[in-house]
Amino acid sequence: MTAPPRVLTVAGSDSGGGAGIQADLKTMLALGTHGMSVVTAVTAQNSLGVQGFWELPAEAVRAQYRSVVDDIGVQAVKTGMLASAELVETVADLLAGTDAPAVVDPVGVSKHGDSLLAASALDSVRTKLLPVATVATPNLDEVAQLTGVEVTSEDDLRRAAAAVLAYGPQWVLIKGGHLRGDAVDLLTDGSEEHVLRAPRHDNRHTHGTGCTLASAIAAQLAKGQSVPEAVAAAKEYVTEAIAAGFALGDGIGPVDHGWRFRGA
Ligand SMILES: Nc1ncnc2c1ncn2[C@@H]1O[C@H](COP(=O)(O)OP(=O)(O)OP(=O)(O)O)[C@@H](O)[C@H]1O
Ligand SMILES: Cc1ncc(CO)c(N)n1
Repeated sequence: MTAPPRVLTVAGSDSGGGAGIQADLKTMLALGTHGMSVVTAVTAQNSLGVQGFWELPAEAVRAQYRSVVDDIGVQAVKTGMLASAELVETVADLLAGTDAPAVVDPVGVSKHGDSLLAASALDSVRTKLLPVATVATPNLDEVAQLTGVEVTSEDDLRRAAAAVLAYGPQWVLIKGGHLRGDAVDLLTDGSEEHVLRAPRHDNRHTHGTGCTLASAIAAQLAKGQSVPEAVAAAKEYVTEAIAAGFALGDGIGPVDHGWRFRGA
């Protein structure tokens, strides 16, 4: 039996199973890859919000990463919640020494508005993490936090992309999920531009959309696709996962990572 492509997520645990490490591993399985994880923080989280989180020591993050990369090897890496400046810098150093594409989701705030990144870490994201990204995938709040550019309509997406690219990622995917109308994202490397448009699903159960999209991109890159191909396939996957999102608990339920496995 040949081994499937190997993908690593470096992210926080979501006890509720909809976002973070849990979303990443489910997505990686659904897209036919072998998912592996480096846990950076543990959140107590559910459909109502984030009740608390505890960050792991940098040494524990480094040790998990080395265990995976030095023996098993990775064909793509995805990063999510990194919590602090120290972890952002630790992970940026590890990525710089790894010969695999890196999808950086610069997670700042959860869907409920709970902060998952210290304000003191923003500068490290700008100057250390973004420069080693193959693709950075900020949402509109993260774009505003990192660059000061406020996106209020589709017309602003290009300006936002240029501001993020100035920090050095090869590609940026600006996620317009928080706008009204179609769910429109803009992918660019500064010369090519791809607009990804999907119908907006009127479903409040959207917990984990960003994590799912970024890990789907990483899975597709591990399978050998180009960045534009990987992003297009990932957008299709997340759009269907959102359409199939379901209620759990009393708040915002998760997207359905397993939509492809459900019977008709
Ligand atoms: N209601 C929706 N219908 C269809 N697509 C959506 C909807 N909401 C978001 N998307 C798409 O989902 C993807 C993730 O975008 P979003 O802006 O929600 O990420 P995020 O805010 O980082 O998510 P998270 O809540 O996990 O932090 C994008 O491709 C976006 O266009
Ligand atoms: C652990 C974790 N990572 C990322 C997100 C995205 O909002 C979340 N809610 N929780």
